[in-house]
Amino acid sequence: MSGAALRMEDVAFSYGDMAMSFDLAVEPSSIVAVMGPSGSGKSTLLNLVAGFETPASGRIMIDGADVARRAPAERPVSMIFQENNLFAHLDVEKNVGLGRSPALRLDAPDRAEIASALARTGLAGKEHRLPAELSGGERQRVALSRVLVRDRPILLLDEPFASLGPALRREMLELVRDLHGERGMTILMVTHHPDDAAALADHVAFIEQGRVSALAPSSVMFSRDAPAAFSAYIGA
Ligand SMILES: Nc1ncnc2c1ncn2[C@@H]1O[C@H](COP(=O)(O)OP(=O)(O)OP(=O)(O)O)[C@@H](O)[C@H]1O
Repeated sequence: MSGAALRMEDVAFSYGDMAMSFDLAVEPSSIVAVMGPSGSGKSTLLNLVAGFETPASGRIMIDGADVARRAPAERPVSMIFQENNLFAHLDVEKNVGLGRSPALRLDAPDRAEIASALARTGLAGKEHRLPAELSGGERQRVALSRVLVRDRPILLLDEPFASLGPALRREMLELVRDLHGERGMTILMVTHHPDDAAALADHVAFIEQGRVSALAPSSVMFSRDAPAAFSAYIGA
């Protein structure tokens, strides 16, 4: 895996009278924190990239190809949500295996890949547990293991650690940072925590009222030179 470039060009989408239009350019292998007020469109932006929503117009370019009208499975993208990433009736190994084969037809190399992903995320020995038999942090480790075996160049994280306590959240962010160091995938991460963004992201995209109102290096966004609206939003 390595990172892909992502460009959203005039990507229009509405929910009722909430009209959104996104423009965004992300360098390959960078980590972008997607921040902004509740209801500003952060999850919608990620859903458009993943293909869970289809824009009315505009282009979503991934490594130069427009994917805006492709089905989610045909996009070079993985996404992790705050919860419900796993199938409750499938054990850990099968939940991860879905990243390899949606029909769970797994050959020996697939099984070796799954075992190695589970070892990497600290889940060795828990292969046959059901999601209900895991902690919240372990369930997100399963989701990260599936990302590893899926091996897509763009990873979308929609507040995946928001319901975990502070220490565990930090530990999970460190795991993401390490996996990024090993694989180099391009990451867009929605977060409400400035500390998480400053620790992990090289850029911050600030979303306001259905638009990317600012995109700048974290070093700028968390300095006196940040746009005033962003500083006000984070309370700086
Ligand atoms: N399925 C839906 N049907 C109708 N409106 C929706 C739907 N999902 C979101 N919206 C509306 O679209 C706008 C953007 O929502 P979105 O979830 O993208 O915001 P967000 O920035 O991720 O918010 P939060 O930080 O609260 O998760 C909001 O006004 C929301 O009410």
